[in-house]
Amino acid sequence: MKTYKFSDLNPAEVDFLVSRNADSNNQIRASVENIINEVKINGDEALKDFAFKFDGVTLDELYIGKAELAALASTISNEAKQAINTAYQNIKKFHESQRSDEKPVETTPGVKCWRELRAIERVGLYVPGGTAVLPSTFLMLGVPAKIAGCKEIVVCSPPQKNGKTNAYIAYVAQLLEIDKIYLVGGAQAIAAMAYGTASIPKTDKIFGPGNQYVTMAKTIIQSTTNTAIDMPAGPSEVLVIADESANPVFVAADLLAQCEHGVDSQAVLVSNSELLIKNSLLEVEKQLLVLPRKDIAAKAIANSYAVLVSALEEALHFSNLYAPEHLILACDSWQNLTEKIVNAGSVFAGNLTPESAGDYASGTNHTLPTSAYAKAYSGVSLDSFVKKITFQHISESGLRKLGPAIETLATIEGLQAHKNAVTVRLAEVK
Ligand SMILES: NC(=O)c1ccc[n+]([C@@H]2O[C@H](COP(=O)([O-])OP(=O)(O)OC[C@H]3O[C@@H](n4cnc5c(N)ncnc54)[C@H](O)[C@@H]3O)[C@@H](O)[C@H]2O)c1
Ligand SMILES: N[C@H](CO)Cc1c[nH]c[nH+]1
Ligand SMILES: [Zn+2]
Repeated sequence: MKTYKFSDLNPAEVDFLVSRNADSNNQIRASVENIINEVKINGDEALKDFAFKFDGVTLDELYIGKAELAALASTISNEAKQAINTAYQNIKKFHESQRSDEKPVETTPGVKCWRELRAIERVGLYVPGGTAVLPSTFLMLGVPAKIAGCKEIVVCSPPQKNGKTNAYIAYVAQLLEIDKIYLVGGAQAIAAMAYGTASIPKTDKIFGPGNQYVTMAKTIIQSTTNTAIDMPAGPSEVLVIADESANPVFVAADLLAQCEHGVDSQAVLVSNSELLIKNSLLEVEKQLLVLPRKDIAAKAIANSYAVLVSALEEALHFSNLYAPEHLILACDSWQNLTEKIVNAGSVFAGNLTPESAGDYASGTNHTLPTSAYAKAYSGVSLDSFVKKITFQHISESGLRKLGPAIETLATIEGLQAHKNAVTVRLAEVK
């Protein structure tokens, strides 16, 4: 990992550092467009061909049903069940707390406005399973979908080498009372849930993280179909702001945790202490050697860097420009920093708060915006699964009071029919 001194960087160099793996020659876009087209034209057959091509599996059936899910789920250990149950309960508790109750507002006497929530009816959940199978992601998406009351929940996850889904995914399916997992991964899964095939229903909104193919597919279908997406949630990333109170062993572990997700992940360390940077980077080299996924993590570490700043304010300035998916405040005085955070997906405050807590079990959602999309998007929450429909009711006195303003505004805009819709009513109530 290279170290930069913030005061030595010019604005173009800062811009370069905060930019992510752009698909500069549009190679990923081109192959994803091709995959989407194939699924549109050839449906299930294309899905089976891609399962063979990308996952090395021949599939007769594109899904695993209830009985087989139960059989798979029964094979996991009690320890695993308990850990999944703990995560499930905490995620449920946190997402249930996001239910909000808005009261009607009388904007003008006799003019009442309010909003009512409705669950999105058909949702598609993508559970990654390429380099690592992520049952935790299934919890992060399935729990709020259930709380929201979505009627139809379609789940796609890449087939494993045995042509089935993973046993932990099967256990989560049971917890969530979801009876089917479609064995489809990558861009083809996103296309299937956007267009529908003979086996896979078309959905109204697609949720979930994934690699660059999955994320590109979500961005394309968002603008070419009427299926919405949660957000671009691509390769994992973390930015750690650390001062001299931080422990280099913890910092290195946090940097590596996100780097082991994939070769295109990125970790950034920003500190006002040269010594902390030096010790953390030495520790990264040491911890890397014993990681089972060291080849993946080493590539991501090569794509990562450290920045030496003069003060924590400068660290926050850099972090806000970077807009990380995960921001760790490895500082005892983290309370002084939180109000200066403008752009971040999820924040981990204090030296004893590992990012892995949010990945798995604290209760917050780990499906988060990457590639600086945290400047505009929030992570998945209960809100992501509902629509808020506005209502209004106008009484006779309300129409008398508000009507003239509406008539004038319609006149200003030259829209006579709009004005008439009020005028004809006013004539009745006068
Ligand atoms: N931002 C978040 O909230 C978040 C959360 C969890 C995971 N992640 C990220 O999700 C990603 C998971 O990636 P993954 O690869 O392990 O699993 P994945 O499920 O996203 O992708 C696997 C699929 O990619 C497709 N694929 C592989 N090579 C391809 C190629 N050359 N061309 C076209 N398609 C191809 C295959 O269909 C395969 O099934 C990681 O990058 C991880 O960092 C992000
Ligand atoms: N760190 C990932 C989000 O970028 C989520 C995850 C799942 N499992 C482990 N980690
Ligand atoms: Zn993670």
